[in-house]
Amino acid sequence: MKWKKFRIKTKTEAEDMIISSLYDIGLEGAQIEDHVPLTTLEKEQMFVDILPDMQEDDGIAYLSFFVEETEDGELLMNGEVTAQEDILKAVEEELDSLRTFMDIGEGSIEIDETEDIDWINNWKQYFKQFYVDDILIIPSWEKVKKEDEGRMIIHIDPGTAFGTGMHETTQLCIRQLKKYVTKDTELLDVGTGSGILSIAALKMGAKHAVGTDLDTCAVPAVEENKEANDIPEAAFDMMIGNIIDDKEVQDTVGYEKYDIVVANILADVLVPLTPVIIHQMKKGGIYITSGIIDNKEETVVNAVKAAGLEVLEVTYQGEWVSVTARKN
Ligand SMILES: C[S@@+](CC[C@H](N)C(=O)[O-])C[C@H]1O[C@@H](n2cnc3c(N)ncnc32)[C@H](O)[C@@H]1O
Repeated sequence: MKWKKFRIKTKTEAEDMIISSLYDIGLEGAQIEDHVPLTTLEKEQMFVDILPDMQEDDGIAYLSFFVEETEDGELLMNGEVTAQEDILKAVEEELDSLRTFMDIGEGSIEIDETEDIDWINNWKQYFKQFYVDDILIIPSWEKVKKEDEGRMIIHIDPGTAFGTGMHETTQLCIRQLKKYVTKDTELLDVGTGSGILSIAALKMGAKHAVGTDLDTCAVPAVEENKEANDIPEAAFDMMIGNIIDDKEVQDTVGYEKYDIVVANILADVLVPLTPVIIHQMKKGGIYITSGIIDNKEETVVNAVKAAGLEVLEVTYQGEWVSVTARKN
């Protein structure tokens, strides 16, 4: 498969926001370049994992994003043939709206070479079965070994959505869910991706889950993973939209309804999400967040406290943080 590569010249501190904005318009898998060297594994996991914050350097950063190219040299964006100038215009519009509230540096876009790689499926060779404590997480194309039969097993194919379970932040959330899920749990999973956290909670005994995501790729991924895990159709509902500022999504998700809200999203999203999501939670409800790189711990803890929640626990894995709080 061929991919046209584009490079954006920006600043280190704007990387996460640009990646997230590119994601919003369907340009997934953006990569940070010219940075502290990454391991091959880290590079390959970029497609499915959160980009780790890198050490500070000269402040200049380069981001690459890829657009699929057909045999006839046409570009496909969100599955539709799109002129190169329209892709550039869409990206420039995103960069302009970021410019209104942050310094993104030069923000110039250059068109690079076409690469012939199976970018979409490349990561699969690095996704192998593994355990989160006693839970087995296994790609849906791998077989369960005899000795694992009987334990909790989560079958996952994230497709082009996020969430193999390999990322530290997902594992932090799974461990917190294990502490708080009961048979009566009504769960809201903001940024559900592959649906892994809802599926884990349902397997732990939760009554019902609602997942939301901005990324439409989450819909087929959730459907497939529900089926692979024998989750009854009605036990896990999914909706696309931004709960932060879309009243219709908030109304559909419902108010004062959830025993647990889990959100494994970058700190920059958790900050505006938190004061909104408290209205979806029942009194006594638990808020489990992750996606927080260690230097953003205080930012999220402060946002959680400012929203009136009581911080119960902060847990860590590698350079990632999870904050768990309660609505009293
Ligand atoms: C780090 S992934 C987490 C996926 C999965 N829950 C997991 O733990 O592995 C974050 C997800 O949040 C979604 N996302 C980002 N901002 C969002 C928002 N405002 N509302 C809903 N989903 C959002 C992204 O599309 C992505 O699927």
